[in-house]
Amino acid sequence: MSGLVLRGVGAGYGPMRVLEEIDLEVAVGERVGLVGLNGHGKTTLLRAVMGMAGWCDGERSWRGRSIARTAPHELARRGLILMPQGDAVFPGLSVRDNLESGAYLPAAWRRRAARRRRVLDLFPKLVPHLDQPAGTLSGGERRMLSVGRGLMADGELYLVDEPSLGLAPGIATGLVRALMSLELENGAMVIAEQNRSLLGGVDRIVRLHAGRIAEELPAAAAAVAEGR
Ligand SMILES: Nc1ncnc2c1ncn2[C@@H]1O[C@H](COP(=O)(O)OP(=O)(O)OP(=O)(O)O)[C@@H](O)[C@H]1O
Repeated sequence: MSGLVLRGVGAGYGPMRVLEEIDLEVAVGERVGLVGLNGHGKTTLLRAVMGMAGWCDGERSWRGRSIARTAPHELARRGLILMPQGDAVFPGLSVRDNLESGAYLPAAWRRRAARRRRVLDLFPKLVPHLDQPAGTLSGGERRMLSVGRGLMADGELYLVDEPSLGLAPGIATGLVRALMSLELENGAMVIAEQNRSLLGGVDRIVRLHAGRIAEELPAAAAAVAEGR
């Protein structure tokens, strides 16, 4: 089944064009790694899928329905989840409440206990901290919480932006491994990551260069091409 389809997508901010003529398909069930140097447009591409770049044009669809003119909050309702760079957590709320805030749609809210168990299976380090304010967590734990909060939504398409950024290598590896082990069911995942060696679990790697897709590589390229 067709999943995410981008055809001739361009995007930018004000007068600046960042992405040009992006053609990309991500099938249902597929996990795609998005690599490229700083500033070459990875974040902008994830935002463009959600209609959250400054502007974007071209055709975008998810599971056969156009999403080009759909508001970001409506896309979130349809299960398109953007997990932004950094730590999207509420520091004054407990870890438990942060997780629950991710289950903001009625269906996810009804199943929040089961969803929380699933997230805590992926990130068991959060369990002892459930009643603690998120602001007291370490950097690695905050990132786990931020990603875990994204997973509390009833997601189908997960757009994950540089989950390893700023984390110690061992922690980053564990976090990305958890994302790779997530059951996608009817969904898909695009994971932007500068550190290609972390992307061993993806199905395919797409490299962005200067706002264009420079090459598509099999996942095996992850292990050998670090730092390119
Ligand atoms: N909100 C914004 N307003 C104006 N320019 C922006 C904005 N966000 C990004 N840019 C610019 O767009 C270009 C692409 O940035 P983008 O964040 O998409 O790259 P990236 O590959 O994700 O890099 P990084 O890993 O640093 O986030 C850069 O030149 C950046 O300065």
